[in-house]
Amino acid sequence: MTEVRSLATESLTKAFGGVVALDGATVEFRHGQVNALIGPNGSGKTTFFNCVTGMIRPDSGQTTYRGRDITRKAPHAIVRAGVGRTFQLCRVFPRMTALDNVLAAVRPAGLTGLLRGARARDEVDRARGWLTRLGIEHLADVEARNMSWGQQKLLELAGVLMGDPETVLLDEPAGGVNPALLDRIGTLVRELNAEGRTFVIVEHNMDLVMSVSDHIVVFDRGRPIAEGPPSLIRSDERVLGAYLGV
Ligand SMILES: Nc1ncnc2c1ncn2[C@@H]1O[C@H](COP(=O)(O)OP(=O)(O)OP(=O)(O)O)[C@@H](O)[C@H]1O
Repeated sequence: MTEVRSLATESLTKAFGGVVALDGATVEFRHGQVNALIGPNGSGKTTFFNCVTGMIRPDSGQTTYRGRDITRKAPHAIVRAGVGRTFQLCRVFPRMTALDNVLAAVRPAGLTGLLRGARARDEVDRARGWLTRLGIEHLADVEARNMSWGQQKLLELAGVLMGDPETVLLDEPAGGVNPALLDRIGTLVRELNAEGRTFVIVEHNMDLVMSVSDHIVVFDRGRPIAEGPPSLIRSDERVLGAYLGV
């Protein structure tokens, strides 16, 4: 039987002063699928991403990736283990071109212009390939700060994909993005998933979540309250209650 376990947590807890952001969250995402993590504002989704990617330390609990403990690992070690991520507030280098941004994802920024030879050429080709795949190849020589918000989000994703992660965590990919780009992101997620990449997507846009996800986990107050396929989640009373307060 194939391994279906992807990123998973056991009793993950994190408090900021008196605010309990994660309250013993036990979650299991599925390998090879498009997973979504949804929930009302402040329900702990970003804190969850930050804990499982090593950006912040949980107070207690455990994180595993495909059965391997990654709880106390540094962010770069978690990336090496196969988990890449984007950020809600989009992290790109504003004064670097799109192409250099993608290259910087796999080599130190200071070396970008210095490296020569076949490997560098190969990397440039791959970087251009990702820009093309994301539909922003025409912006290769444009500085990131001169690109639209949506284009910057695609650029950030190109950088993450340049690291060839087996699993991609997307933090609000639709936030502030126009409908045309939104369609592109949805299509891309499905295509990349069909090629074998696992996704975990934190997102408020329910159209996107419902159209791309195989498996949805719903958070409320720092822990999961429901999980299942879109058809089930859409009509789950606990979910409606958490969102609508009914
Ligand atoms: N660095 C921090 N310091 C203090 N409180 C924090 C910090 N980060 C998050 N919190 C609090 O923890 C709780 C969970 O926040 P978090 O950002 O994880 O939720 P979220 O589900 O991602 O929300 P949103 O959907 O609005 O992005 C909130 O009450 C938030 O105010």
